[in-house]
Amino acid sequence: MKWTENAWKEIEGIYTSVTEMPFNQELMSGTLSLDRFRFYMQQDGVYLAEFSRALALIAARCFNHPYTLDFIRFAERAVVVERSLHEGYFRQFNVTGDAEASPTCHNYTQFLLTKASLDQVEVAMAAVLPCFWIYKKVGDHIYQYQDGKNNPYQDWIDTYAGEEFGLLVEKAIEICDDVASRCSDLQREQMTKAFVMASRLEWMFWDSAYQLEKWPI
Ligand SMILES: Cc1ncc(C[n+]2csc(CCO)c2C)c(N)n1
Repeated sequence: MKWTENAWKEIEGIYTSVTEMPFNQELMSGTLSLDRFRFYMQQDGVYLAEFSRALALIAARCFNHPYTLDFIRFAERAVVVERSLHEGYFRQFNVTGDAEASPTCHNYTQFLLTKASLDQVEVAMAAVLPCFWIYKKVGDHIYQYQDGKNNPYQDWIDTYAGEEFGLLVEKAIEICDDVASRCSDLQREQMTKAFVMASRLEWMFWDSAYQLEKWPI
């Protein structure tokens, strides 16, 4: 069995819970409050700045030149394409930049940067995979079940349900399977652990936006 098939089984419950959480249900129906979406967008801006650095670090640490180029493309997309989605919404909903990271956003980005800089590169690749894969699945899920009428969040949905993003996700999955096939059982276990932790943090990221999470002190 491929590593990614096994890894997905481990997070099946988390993924189902992600699709059922109020943030995504309301995003799908278009009823999500602007406050919550604004909070999400602002935190996602902070997230993307750090996430692209993690991807660039992985690119630099790859042993294989095609993979270096793939991760450079992923990092570029995180900055350029996602930024344009953000900028559109920032203008439309009067979101201002320069937010301070929320506790969950801080937790997630620091986890990814630590994995990308200190762990074996294969483990770092597994840690960033949920960001691609869960977003694709959630995008497709919402696209399939929404009624598609006047949803203010349609651009967000179309970005992640789109074909271009799908190809990127397939590539990220393929790379993880290839590197995992040359790892020891112990290394594969570490990859799975990182994949599961990042998936929990994805869940928490949406939840923290719904709760408009604040630092307790
Ligand atoms: C918390 C959070 N997780 C994942 C994504 C989705 N995403 C952001 S950059 C990128 C890869 C681009 O190469 C993907 C899939 C997001 N926006 N916010």
